[in-house]
Amino acid sequence: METLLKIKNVGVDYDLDDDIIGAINNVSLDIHENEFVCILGPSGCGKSTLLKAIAGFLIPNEGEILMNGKKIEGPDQSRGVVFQETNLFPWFDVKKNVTMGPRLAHKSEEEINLICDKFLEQVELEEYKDSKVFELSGGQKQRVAIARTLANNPQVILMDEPFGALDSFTRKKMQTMIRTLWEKNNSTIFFVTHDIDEALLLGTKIYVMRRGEQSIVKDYDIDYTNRLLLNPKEHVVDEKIFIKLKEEILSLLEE
Ligand SMILES: Nc1ncnc2c1ncn2[C@@H]1O[C@H](COP(=O)(O)OP(=O)(O)OP(=O)(O)O)[C@@H](O)[C@H]1O
Repeated sequence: METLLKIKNVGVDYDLDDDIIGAINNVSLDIHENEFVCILGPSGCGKSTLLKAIAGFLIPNEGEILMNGKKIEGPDQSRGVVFQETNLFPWFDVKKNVTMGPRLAHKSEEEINLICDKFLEQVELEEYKDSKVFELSGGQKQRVAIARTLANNPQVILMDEPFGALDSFTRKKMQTMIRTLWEKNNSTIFFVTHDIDEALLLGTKIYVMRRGEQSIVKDYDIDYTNRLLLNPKEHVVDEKIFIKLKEEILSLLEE
């Protein structure tokens, strides 16, 4: 697999008036095309900070992040971001929200319609095209936000606890949906979560993060993802490998 992102010895400090907070330390990892990378760790260990550095919202104090061999020096369209808060325009309809990027890129009306239909179909919201965003449920809004990001055709999708505010039933549905979208579009996804089950169900690669001199403490390659794709109802959570990994990660995080 081609290396898309190279994170080399990255450290980020926040400079407060009377203190300096070391948010992440010594992070080195490669993200390859078509990987579903989950960053898993407790609150405050620096997951969002790492995502913001990859997005280009902040520049690391130490080390560097390269995308396609080029240093990231600010945000750009090749990295799409989905947050827990959807940041949609509530008074605009779904279509207008989803097609904001293609419009700014001066695509033709025909292309815009094709993009809109394709991604609304993928997130199963075709019939809500003309609905105002404020009329939608939390899960539907998050699906609009995902369609909006996909519509910009990013090379990598950065997701920061995107399902954190959803009830467990909706969350399950969204997890199945994002796994299917990832496969269908050959996407590369960088997904931040503090939920072990979520990471173990979604990731093809999991990095475990903790506060300390070395932010990433362990990484795992996960090989049952393809089985899940074939049968989303399969009860991987009951399998020995799932339980073993979960116990191992829990004890790592409790150390
Ligand atoms: N803008 C900021 N200014 C100062 N300190 C910050 C800022 N953003 C984050 N921090 C601090 O950096 C550390 C890492 O925060 P970060 O939000 O990256 O962690 P996280 O693992 O994503 O947490 P959570 O899961 O709760 O979102 C924390 O101690 C946090 O208080």
